[in-house]
Amino acid sequence: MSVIQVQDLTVSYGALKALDGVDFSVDAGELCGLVGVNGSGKSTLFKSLMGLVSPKRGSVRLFGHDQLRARKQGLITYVPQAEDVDWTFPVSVRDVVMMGRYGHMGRSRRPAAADRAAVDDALERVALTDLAHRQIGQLSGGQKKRTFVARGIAQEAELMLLDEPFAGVDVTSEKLIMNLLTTLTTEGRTILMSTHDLAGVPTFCTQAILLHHSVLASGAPAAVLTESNLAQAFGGPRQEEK
Ligand SMILES: Nc1ncnc2c1ncn2[C@@H]1O[C@H](COP(=O)(O)OP(=O)(O)OP(=O)(O)O)[C@@H](O)[C@H]1O
Repeated sequence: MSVIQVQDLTVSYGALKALDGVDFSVDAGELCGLVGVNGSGKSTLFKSLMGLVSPKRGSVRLFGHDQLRARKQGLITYVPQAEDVDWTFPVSVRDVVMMGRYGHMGRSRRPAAADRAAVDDALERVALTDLAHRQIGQLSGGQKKRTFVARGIAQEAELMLLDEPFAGVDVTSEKLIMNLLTTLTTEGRTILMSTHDLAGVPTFCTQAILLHHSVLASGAPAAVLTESNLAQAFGGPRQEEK
């Protein structure tokens, strides 16, 4: 069974079709790179997978469930683009990572020893133990991303959706995040991440999806990121503008 199964997904903002008949699937344990020009619909796809935007047509199944059920079961975590987060919110790094444990707590939302241990472990894995008590607005771009990755680790999410995890990130954080994502997939988790780092995709990813409102190609990175596919995705005018 595929972890992500998307069929004929079509999303419009008014007259603009951001996604148009998107079809693809991602299997368990894949580290899948989502590639496409600015405005090709990558963020809209993530929001659709999370059920945050309503499709005009088509379906999304995550672990065979609809999005709401998959989210309620704590199977998915989403690391949004930095501009989609309110960084002035008065919460610490540790508070954000603890949010990943809410699904494991009772109604009281009072952390048990196991929750605190999971948070400690997640903070250590992203090397943020020393900054655990810092307010989230006072972090570098890379540290912010690492905080959200840690939330997903603490949650024990089986599927991680990362919208441009390397945007505005220093080299040290980029290396740390990339190695961590690779390790997480070897532990059986599935990752879909959008990236503008075309050169990195064949090195780190086991699957690539080339998006331009619809899926131009999906599969092994070397087969997807061919010169002619890239020219189609990045070179020409938008299909509806031709
Ligand atoms: N809330 C919205 N209302 C109207 N149009 C939107 C909205 N969000 C996105 N769009 C438009 O939908 C299209 C797809 O946008 P989206 O943000 O999904 O692309 P993207 O591939 O993530 O871009 P980037 O790489 O720049 O982040 C763009 O033309 C964008 O302007």
